[in-house]
Formats: sequence, C-alpha cells, structure tokens
Amino acid sequence: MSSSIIVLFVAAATVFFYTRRRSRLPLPPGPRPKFFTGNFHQLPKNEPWRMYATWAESYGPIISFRVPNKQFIVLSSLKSATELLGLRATTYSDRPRIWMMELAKLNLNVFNISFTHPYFKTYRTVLKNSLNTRTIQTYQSIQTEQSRVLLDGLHKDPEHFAGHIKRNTAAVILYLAYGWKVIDNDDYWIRRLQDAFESSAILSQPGRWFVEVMPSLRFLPSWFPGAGFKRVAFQIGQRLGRVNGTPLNWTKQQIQSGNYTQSLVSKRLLQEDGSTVSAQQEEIVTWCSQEIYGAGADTITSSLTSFILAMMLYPEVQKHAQAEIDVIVGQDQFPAFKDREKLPYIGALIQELLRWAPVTPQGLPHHAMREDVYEGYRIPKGAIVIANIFSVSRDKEMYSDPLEFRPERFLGPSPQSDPRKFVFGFGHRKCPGLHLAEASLYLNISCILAAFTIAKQLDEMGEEITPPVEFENVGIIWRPKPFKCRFIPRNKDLLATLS
Ligand code: HEM
Repeated sequence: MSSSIIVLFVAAATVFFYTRRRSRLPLPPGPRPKFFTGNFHQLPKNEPWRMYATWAESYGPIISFRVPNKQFIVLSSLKSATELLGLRATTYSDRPRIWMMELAKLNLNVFNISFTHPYFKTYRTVLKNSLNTRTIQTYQSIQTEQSRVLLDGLHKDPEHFAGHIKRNTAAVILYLAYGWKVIDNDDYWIRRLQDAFESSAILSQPGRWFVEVMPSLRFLPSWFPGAGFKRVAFQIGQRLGRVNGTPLNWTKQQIQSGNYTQSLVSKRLLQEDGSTVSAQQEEIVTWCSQEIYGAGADTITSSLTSFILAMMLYPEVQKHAQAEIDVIVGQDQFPAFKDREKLPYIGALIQELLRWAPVTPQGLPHHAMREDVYEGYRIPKGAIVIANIFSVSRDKEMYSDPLEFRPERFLGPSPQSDPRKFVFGFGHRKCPGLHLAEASLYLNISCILAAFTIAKQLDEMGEEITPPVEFENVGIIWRPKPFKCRFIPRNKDLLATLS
C-alpha cells in the first residue's frame, strides 16, 4: 500500500515539475507586442511572409508573435519546418479554427477540416487515389489535348495569354473531377466556380473579422446590430453551396443516363453493384471534388504565369531549355510525357520555378494540438504554426544568389536543395496534388518552349521594354501582377498541326 502511494507521489511530482519547467520555458523570440493588441499593428495586409522574413533576420529562424486571441509561431528554416510539421506531424497536422468559415458552414472543406474529424482520413484517401502517380497517368490524354488548346490560344491570341493558361488548368481539373469537358473560353462553370472561390477568400482574410478575435460574438443573433458578419458568412456559404452542388449534380445525371466519363465523382458515386452511396459518402465526394478545383486551378495557373515572366527575364535559360528540347525531341513534334525523363534541364527549370516564385509563400497554417518544446522554446497548445516557405526559398545558405533564376543549381554533382521538400507543405497536410501539378507544369512548359520564344514587348522605337517584376497575393496564392510579353513562333510547321 505504502509503496503504491510513493509511486503515485513520485509520478505526480514528476508531472508537476515537468509541466512547470515546460511552461517556464520562453516562447521563441519575436517583435515586442502591445499589451492588448499584440503585434497586430505590425502585420501588413499583403504579403505578410515578407514581414516574417524580416523578423527572422533579427530574431532567428523560429519566431513568435501574437494578435488578440492568437499566438503565432513562424518557422523560417527548412530544418525547423521539417522537424516540427513533418517529423512531429501528429502534433501539428490540425488547422486553426476560422470562425467565419464555420459560420458559413464551410469548415468541412478539405483545407480547413480538423485533423481529428472522422472525414479527414477519408478525404486524404479519396485525394490520394485520384492524384497518385499511377492514376494521374490516366489524365495524360486530357492534359495533352488541353495543352494543344493552350498553344493554339497563345498563337492566335497571345495578348490574352493569362486567360488561356487559366482555361487550360481549369479544364484539366474539371474533367478529372467531374468528367466535364470545357469547350470554349467562356466556360459557364469556370466562371461560376472562380467567382465563388474568390468571394469565399474574404472569409479567411486575416484581420478582417472581429469574431476571430472575440469568438463569443458568433453567438449573437444575426439580426443584432453589429452582427453583419454573420449575414455575410451565411450568404457566402449559401452561394458557394449552390455553385458547388451544380457540377456534381450534372455528373450524377450523366451517370443516371449511362453516358458518362470516368471521373473522381463517378468512381466514388457508382457502386459496383449499382446501389447508391450514403448521404455521408456523397458529402465527402462533394467536398473533395470542389476543393480539387479550388486547390488545383489557381496554383498551377500562378506557376505557369511565373514561368512566362521568368523566360522573358532570363532569355539565356530559355535558349538552353529550347536547345535541350530540339536535340532530344526534335523539331517536328511537341514534347510528350514519354520524353520527361530525357529532359533534365526542363526538370531543373521546373524546380527553379517552384523555388523562385513559390505559389503559396506561407503554405497553409498548421495548429499545435498540444504543448511542445523545440530547441529550448515552448510552442503552446493552440498556437498557429506557419512554415515561411518564402524565407526558405530565399535561404542564402541553401541557395546561392537566391533571387536569380538559375535551373543549373539543381544539376551537376552537388545540386542545391530540392525545393519540392518544402513548396508543397509538410506532414499529413502535404499537398496531395503535387504529382498532377508537376505533370501539368512539365507538359505545358516543354510544349510552350518548343513552339514559341517568349520575349519582352517592344516600344515604338523597337526597343525592348523590361517590365517590373511584381507579384501580388490573392488569398494564399502569390502570382505575378499582369504584364505584357510576346510569343514569337519558333516553328510554323509545328504550329500548323494545331489547327
Ligand atoms: C504548383 C502547384 C501547387 C503548389 C505549390 C501547392 C502547394 C500546397 C501547399 C503548400 C499546401 C499546404 C500544405 C500544408 O498545409 O503543409 C497545399 C495543400 C493542398 N493542395 Fe496543393 N499545391 C499545388 C497544386 C495542387 C493541385 C494541382 C491540387 C489538386 C488537384 C492540390 C490540392 C491540394 C489540397 C486538396 C490541399 C489541402 C490538403 C490538406 O489540408 O489536407 N494542390 N498545396
């Protein structure tokens, strides 16, 4: 009896002292907060990752700051991001709660869903099954078809190159998600989905909604003065729900008619014995298919637009890549998927593109599910943990002259660190679309380089105009600001095969 009491006493004392020791540990260093508002006043509305990078220069690779009701930890080195978000994934794979998303009833979407929600694992399985390296091979024919449409658009209407790129990425995703074939530039669904996703981005806009600072406000009735945020959330939620149900219902009708194309939705809804799936399974398919559009279209579009900008600014890189294509593929055909392994410079160019212009410079926020200790610092339970992909991509110890676009850095006997270790995120939340993204980038980039030379615009005197290299963020996506360029055909015979 007495020995059990001693054991219990020792255990309790150990827990007590250990917890005290942990909670006495300091938070990672960071800018001095104000008493009530924390560091809110220092956070810019746009490109916050630049501010985090500046702080990291003063305070080191692990920093902390706070805004009312939220503690942030920002990881600016590959080591810290990998060790926490990757190696300790069971602690860091949750997402922070966004109350406006919950009020709009959008919290079950793939990006926001809690790691502990029973749907989480099923989402990842559905996405993995549709986006793994083997399955994406079945999308090669639609990718090739849409790549030809893109080249044709760039040839006939180069001024609107951004629109052609957008159509290309959206068309591939709508096809693989729903079996829907885009046949013109002004596709009804692309317009509606785009519109819906852009309007929903304001729900998670940092600093916009006071309810994120004072969550108890969510209990106010929507008619109450000052509860306008609830009406906004409700309206956006309703609107998105209506838009998102439409393509899924279309696929269901196609399945019922017996005349349908295999897609993520059809594979999930169609039981082998012909029976219908449960409402819960249908809900899972609805979220997964709509989020594939939300996640896939804008990201690849941003990267392809950055590619056009980089080729215009670095003509010697462009020439090198074109020379590789000409030698390996020849000048009488477009590069195909079968040529991918034989084009190492194109592979390195894509790595450099992902590093030089990271599509999501601060990824998506992770959430600490329990208190943790790292390098002598305390990471409190509930902290929002951000991997600053932007800082890592500009880390001078990993990348010499990081602002330069230099694919060579990934070639030769001692290549620099592969950016795919961080640009697609970490741990159990790592991007499930990375293989599809890389395949799309490969095909479109190699075909564009085979067909055109991308060049700067000319002024009235025939002199080249160098546009400023300016990026903007739309939600979490970073993309070049609109710019002009020329697509000079390299091979008229090859382009003639498009018509
Ligand atoms: C260049 C293209 C892309 C980049 C750079 C990119 C990057 C990322 C990053 C950084 C995350 C957050 C990971 C984390 O939380 O640690 C993410 C999540 C995600 N991505 Fe991508 N992505 C790209 C393309 C795609 C594509 C094409 C798809 C689908 C077809 C896709 C689907 C998703 C989904 C569903 C998530 C949410 C995963 C979750 O929260 O569990 N992404 N992506």
